[in-house]
Amino acid sequence: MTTNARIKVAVIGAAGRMGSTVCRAATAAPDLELVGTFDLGDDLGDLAGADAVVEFSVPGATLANVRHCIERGIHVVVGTTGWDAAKLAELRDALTAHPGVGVLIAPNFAIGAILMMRFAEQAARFYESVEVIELHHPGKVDAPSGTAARTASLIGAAREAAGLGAVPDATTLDPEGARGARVDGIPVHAVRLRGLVAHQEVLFGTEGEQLTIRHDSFDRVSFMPGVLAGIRGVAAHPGVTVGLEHYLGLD
Ligand SMILES: NC(=O)c1ccc[n+]([C@@H]2O[C@H](COP(=O)([O-])OP(=O)(O)OC[C@H]3O[C@@H](n4cnc5c(N)ncnc54)[C@H](O)[C@@H]3O)[C@@H](O)[C@H]2O)c1
Ligand SMILES: O=C(O)C1=N[C@H](C(=O)O)CCC1
Repeated sequence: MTTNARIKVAVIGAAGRMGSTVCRAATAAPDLELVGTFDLGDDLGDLAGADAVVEFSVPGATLANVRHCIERGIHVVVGTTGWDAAKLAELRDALTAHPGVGVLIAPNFAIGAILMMRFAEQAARFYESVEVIELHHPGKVDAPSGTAARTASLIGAAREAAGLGAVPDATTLDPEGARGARVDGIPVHAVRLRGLVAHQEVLFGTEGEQLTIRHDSFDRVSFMPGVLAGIRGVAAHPGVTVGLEHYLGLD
């Protein structure tokens, strides 16, 4: 009988809320071996012989950390937010010298959040009005959330493809910004509240009806099946993949 070798995993941001949860999940998974843990100030070196690295740090550090991995031919599963078009372009550029390396950028690893984004994209063309409300713990440093930005961008693209114009909004006086941010033309509102983990509502409205799509992560364990699926799948997906849905047959 042959036994498959375990996937060697290292975690960057290992002391954080997500990184520490990933370390516990990787240690408990029979097909994974946690070989290295790194946090702010640590020398990443050759990342302890890892086959794949999981990266949950801060938006300002993630690109440099990912580059460090791919320059050593190591696949990377990235949960850190803040990946705009310019950063993704830099990443794709860095990967041209390492075409066999896989990098997964996942704005949200929770299966329900991935489905919420997909359902919102599908609903978008049927509704004149839409707003995204994301709600998170007050320790979160970035707003809007990566999930909200991605949701708004998917909705914006679906509306454009359907020939819908701007969302209706008569506001002309809003000195304090009470109408929220706009991401690809979609209003996005961020709430920070003690006791929350990660939550989002997408509100759709048209004449005489409303559709609300809501997802709640009550615990960071909700992200772990997706992170483990990312670790198991990343070597088979060379190049940059944005969104875990592409590993789950939801293309
Ligand atoms: N994709 C998802 O499903 C998902 C889920 C939760 C959180 N997130 C994102 O993951 C990121 C981390 O969230 P968190 O709640 O764990 O934050 P956190 O603040 O608890 O943890 C971040 C960790 O990164 C460390 N760090 C900072 N700079 C670093 C550097 N240069 N190199 C290595 N480590 C460094 C910090 O010391 C800290 O331990 C955020 O961007 C958050 O939005 C994504
Ligand atoms: O807790 C966080 O921070 C989260 N960040 C991601 C985001 O910005 O969308 C995913 C949800 C949790």
